[in-house]
Amino acid sequence: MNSVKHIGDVVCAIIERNGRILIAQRPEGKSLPLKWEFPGGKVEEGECAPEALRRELCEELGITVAVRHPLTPVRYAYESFSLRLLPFLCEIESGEPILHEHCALAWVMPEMIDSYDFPAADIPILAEYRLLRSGRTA
Ligand SMILES: Nc1nc2c([nH]c(=O)n2[C@H]2C[C@H](O)[C@@H](COP(=O)(O)OP(=O)(O)OP(=O)(O)O)O2)c(=O)[nH]1
Repeated sequence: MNSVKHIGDVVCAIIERNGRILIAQRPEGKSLPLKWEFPGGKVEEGECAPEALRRELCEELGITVAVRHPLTPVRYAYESFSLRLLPFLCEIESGEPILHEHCALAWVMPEMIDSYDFPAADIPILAEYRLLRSGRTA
């Protein structure tokens, strides 16, 4: 039997500003080192997903966000753990992102996002985001 540890729900934010999306690079010492991700983190007990996302973005980047549209949750099993990733479109309400926990931040053009090395769990999210955008610009 495959008994990888399930880490539960992880929330992540797709933040757009001036036509670009904010992505962050994971530090070397944590899981999925140096992968680029949408900022966020684990939902703690007693929290709802938007609440967890606002807390994580405040801790990680020093910003407050309005949590808007949810995208489709993704379940994924890596070799050593599994998770459910809950993405949300968000908007910065206040603050300018600063590095607290990541090793780099980048504001990228949506059409460039596929050139960054994202964790496998994010691949369906990138695809859904691409579809949403194409609907917006059609
Ligand atoms: N934030 C975020 N995490 C992601 C994404 N894709 C993906 O597989 N993950 C994984 C990486 C981590 O293993 C897990 C999030 O856990 P974490 O360790 O970064 O979160 P945390 O800040 O709550 O953790 P901790 O250091 O307090 O334990 O989800 C993504 O797009 N964004």
